[in-house]
Amino acid sequence: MELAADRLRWTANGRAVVDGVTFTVPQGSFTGLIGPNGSGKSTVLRLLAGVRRPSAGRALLAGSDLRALKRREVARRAAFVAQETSTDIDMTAAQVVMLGRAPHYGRSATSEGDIRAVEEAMTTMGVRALADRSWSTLSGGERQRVNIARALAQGTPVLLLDEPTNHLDVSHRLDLMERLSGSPTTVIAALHELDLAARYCDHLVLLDAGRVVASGRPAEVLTPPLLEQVYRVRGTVGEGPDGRMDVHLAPLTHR
Ligand SMILES: Nc1ncnc2c1ncn2[C@@H]1O[C@H](COP(=O)(O)OP(=O)(O)OP(=O)(O)O)[C@@H](O)[C@H]1O
Repeated sequence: MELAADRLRWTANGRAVVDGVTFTVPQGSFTGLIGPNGSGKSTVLRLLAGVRRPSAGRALLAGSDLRALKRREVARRAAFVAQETSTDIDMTAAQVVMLGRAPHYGRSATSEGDIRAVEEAMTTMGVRALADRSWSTLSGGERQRVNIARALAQGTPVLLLDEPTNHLDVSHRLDLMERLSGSPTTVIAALHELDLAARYCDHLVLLDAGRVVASGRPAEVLTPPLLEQVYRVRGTVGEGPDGRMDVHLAPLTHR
């Protein structure tokens, strides 16, 4: 299922936080949303997830304006993992993952299918052993993996992830990125690690000050001039030993 931003604008206190943001996340692709702190990544994801309403422009899910869809219809098509989660939820990890099934079971009891989906998602994210643990006792990385399991259990054709590698150790980071890049699901993720974005994403959208400054294949977006212009860093881009794209970053040196 395709996802698209069409001239999205969102203002706060009279200031445009994102403005004129247009891009398409093709069906089945893994698109990385990159840009410095405060460039508008979370805001764009929230607009695309229907958590925020645009001041102008449209968020499109399979060509339909999100505003024309009911909440439940959106939740059956797209799952969203926000950047920050509350720590004081009085639930077990398994109950949190079961929340992902709510758009499917509605008011009726959970089915065998719901239980199976929860178990599968927890296995995928390596958190089955934490099923009965209280959410508030989980570590940051455990909580992040449980939260992603909740989104997977939702069983949607589209996933929107805000910094999904946050708190994850290096092996869980690589494992998650491998899974996302190999999955048929349409994925858009806000990412800070440009090396992971370069290696695993099919497309990148680079934001700066609420606007798209570049979009396309990683090699088209992660160019030394753009890295210097947007991030104020020196980037060296090449091919790694495994044939995938490699990015090395260093501070700008004064000449
Ligand atoms: N509700 C709000 N009211 C006022 N300003 C806001 C609001 N939400 C976001 N902003 C501002 O909009 C800008 C973009 O924020 P956003 O969280 O989308 O950026 P981001 O690219 O996700 O940043 P980060 O990499 O730090 O997570 C920031 O300057 C932020 O302070």
